[in-house]
Amino acid sequence: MPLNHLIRDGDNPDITEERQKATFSTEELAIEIYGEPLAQRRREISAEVLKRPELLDDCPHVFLDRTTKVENSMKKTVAVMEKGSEICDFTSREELGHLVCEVFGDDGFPLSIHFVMFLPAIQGQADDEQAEQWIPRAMRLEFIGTYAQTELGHGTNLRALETTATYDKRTQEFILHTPTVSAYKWWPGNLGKTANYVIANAQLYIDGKSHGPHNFLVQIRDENTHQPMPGITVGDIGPKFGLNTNDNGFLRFDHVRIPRRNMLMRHSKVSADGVYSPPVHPKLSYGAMIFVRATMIRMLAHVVLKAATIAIRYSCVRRQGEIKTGNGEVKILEYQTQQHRLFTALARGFAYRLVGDEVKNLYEKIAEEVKHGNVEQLADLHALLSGMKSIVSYDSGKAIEQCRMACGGHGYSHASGIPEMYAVEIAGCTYEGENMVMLQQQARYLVKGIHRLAHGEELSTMLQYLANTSNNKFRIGESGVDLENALILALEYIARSTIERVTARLDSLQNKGLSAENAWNENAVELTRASRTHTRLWIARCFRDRVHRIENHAIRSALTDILELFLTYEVVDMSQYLYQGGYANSDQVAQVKDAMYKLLEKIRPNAVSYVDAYEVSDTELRSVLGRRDGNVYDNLLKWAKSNPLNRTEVLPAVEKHLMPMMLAAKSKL
Ligand SMILES: Cc1cc2nc3c(=O)[nH]c(=O)nc-3n(C[C@H](O)[C@H](O)[C@H](O)COP(=O)(O)OP(=O)(O)OC[C@H]3O[C@@H](n4cnc5c(N)ncnc54)[C@H](O)[C@@H]3O)c2cc1C
Repeated sequence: MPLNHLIRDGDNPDITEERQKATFSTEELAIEIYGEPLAQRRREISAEVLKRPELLDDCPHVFLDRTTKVENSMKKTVAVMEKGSEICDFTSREELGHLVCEVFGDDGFPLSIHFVMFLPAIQGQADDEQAEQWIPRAMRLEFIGTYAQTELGHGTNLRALETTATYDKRTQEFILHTPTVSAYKWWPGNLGKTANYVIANAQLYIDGKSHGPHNFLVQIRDENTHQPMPGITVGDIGPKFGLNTNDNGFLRFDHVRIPRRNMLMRHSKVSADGVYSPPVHPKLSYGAMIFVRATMIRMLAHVVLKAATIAIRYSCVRRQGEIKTGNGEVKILEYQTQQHRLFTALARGFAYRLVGDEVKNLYEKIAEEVKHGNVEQLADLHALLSGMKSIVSYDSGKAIEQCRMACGGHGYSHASGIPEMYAVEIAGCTYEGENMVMLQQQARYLVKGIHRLAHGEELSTMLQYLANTSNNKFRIGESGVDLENALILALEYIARSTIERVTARLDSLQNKGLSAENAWNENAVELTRASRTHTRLWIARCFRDRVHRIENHAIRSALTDILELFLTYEVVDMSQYLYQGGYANSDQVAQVKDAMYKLLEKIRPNAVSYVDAYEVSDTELRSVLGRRDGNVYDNLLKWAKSNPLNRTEVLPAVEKHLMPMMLAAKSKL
C-alpha cells in the first residue's frame, strides 16, 4: 500500500512513480501540520466547494479585466455568506480561512480588510461599550469596514500624517479633515468601491494642541445607497503589480463631523469636556498592526508552499535534456541545481509555516497578558514580529521567484499561477510596516540588549545567547557535536558577532562626537543585517524545537531532513559572517555545503510527497503546471484555447487595423 494518499488512476505515470516512492505517510504529515480534525475538515471543505458552481470561477480569473474580477469576487462573497455556514464553521478562523482560499485564491476579496484589520482594530482598541455597539453589527456584515492609515504623502512616518481630527467641545464632535492633496488617504484595501466605514488614523487636536495620531471610526458611504457621505471623496487608486481584485482606494475628508464616541477609546480617551488621557503603554495602540504581523507569517509561508507544490510537481513531469548522453531525457528534478532551488524553497516554506504557528501562539499568550495590564513582554514581541515580518516576506519572495524560474518559460505564464502568487506575496515587504523600517526597529532592541549586557543587566530569554561568549569556534565535525547543534551554534555566533560589531561602531562614532541619529544612519545597513541574522537564528531555533517535539517517528525523521537542509542552507547563505573573528575556516564551510548536497539527494525521492502532504487542492492552487494529476500539456493547451483572445478566429481589431494596412501595402505593388 503506497504511503502517498494522492495516487489516482489516469494520472501522469511520471508523477505516480514519484508518489510510489514515499517513505512516510502523507496523511500523517498533513496531520502533523494541521492537526487531525482540521486536516480532515480542510478536505471536506475542498470537496464541498467543488460541488457548488456559485463558488467556482467560470474561467481562469487571470483572463478577466479588473471590473469583472471585482464583480466576480463580490458575487462569490454573497454566495459564501449565504451558504458558507453549511460548508464550514464560521467561528473557526482556520476553517473560514481555508474556505476563503478555495473560493477567492490570493488576489483579494471584498471582506479581506474588514476581517483582517478593521475588526481586530475595533476588538483591540475600542472600549467595552464601543465594542458592544460596533462588533456585532460588523460581524453580521451590516456594513463593511477598512483601515485607513497611509496617506499619499506619508506611510512609514506616522507622526507626519496630515489628516486632522479636531475636537469641538461645543458639539462634542471630532471634525475629520484632509488639509492638502498629500493628506489624501491612499492604499487602504477595499476602500475604493466596497467599504462604507473606515477606521481613519488622524492627528488629534484639542484646543489647538496636537496629541499625535489616533483612530476614529468614520462612516464614508450611506448604508442604504452606498453613495459617499457629505464631505467624503472616495475612489479606487487603479491597477497595481498584484492584488487587482482588491479595490485599494483614496479618501478625502472635508470637515466631516463624527460623534466624540467614534474615537476608539480603549487606550487613549477624550472626555466630553475635552480632557485627553494617553495610553498606559505607548505601544498598546499598535495592537492591530501586531496582530496582522503575527498572522501574516503563516499566510506568507502558505504562498511559498503553494509555489513549491507547483514547481516540484511540474519538475517531475517535465523532461528536458540528458544527464548521461544516450540514457534519455530526464525529469528536470534530477538536476542538482533544480533540487537546490526547489528543496530550499520547500524547507523555508515548512520552517515558516511551523514557526508561524508558534508566533501566533506567542502573540495570543502575550495579548491575553496585555489585556490584564501586563505589558512586560510586549517589547520582545514587537521586536520579534518586526524582524519576522521582514525576513519571512523577503525570503519568501525570493523562494517563490526561484520556483517560478525553475519552471522555465511556462513559469512566466499565468497558467503556472506563480506570477500572481509572487505579486501578492511580495507586497508583504511593504504593507504592515515597510521592511527596512521594521528591521531597524528590531535593531534598536538588539543594540539595547548589548548595552544592557554591558551593564550587567539580565536579558530576556530571546537574547540570552548574546552572553554566550564561549561559543567562539565552529564545532562541525567534532565528536559528540551533531550537525544540528553545530549549525545552531554557528547561527548564534553569526547573530551575536554581527550585533556586537555594529553596536561597537555605533558607540565609537558617538564617543567621537557624532549625534546618535547620525551614527545610526551611518550604520543603518549593518543594523538591518544584524536584525536579519538575529531573526534567522530565532526561526532556526524555533523550527528545530518544533521538529524535536514530533512524536510520530517517521514524520519526525521526514521533517528532520527538511530541518537540516534549512539549517545548512541558512549557514551557507550567511557563511561570510562565519569568517569574522576566525570562527570557521573554509574547510568547515565546505563541510556544511557537502552536508547540504547530501540532503538534497536524500529528500529527492520524497519531494512530491512533501508537497502533497501540505494538501493544497487544485481549486485553490489555480495552476495548470501544479495539477495533482500531472497532466500538464493537454491542460495547458485547453487553458490557452479558452483565452478570450481566441474566441474569434480573426480578431475584430486585426480586421479593423492590420488587415487594411497589409492589403493597402499589397495593392501598392
Ligand atoms: C498591497 C498594499 C496594501 C496596502 N494596504 C493598506 C491598508 O489597508 N491600509 C493602509 O493604511 N495602508 C495600506 N498600504 C500602505 C502601506 O502600509 C505603505 O505603503 C507602507 O507603510 C509604506 O509607506 P509608503 O508607501 O509611504 O513608503 P515610504 O514611507 O515613502 O517609504 C519609501 C521607501 O523609503 C525608505 N524609507 C522610508 N522611511 C525610512 C526609514 N525611516 N529608514 C530607512 N528607509 C526608509 C524605504 O526603503 C521605503 O521602501 C498598503 C500598501 C500595499 C502595497
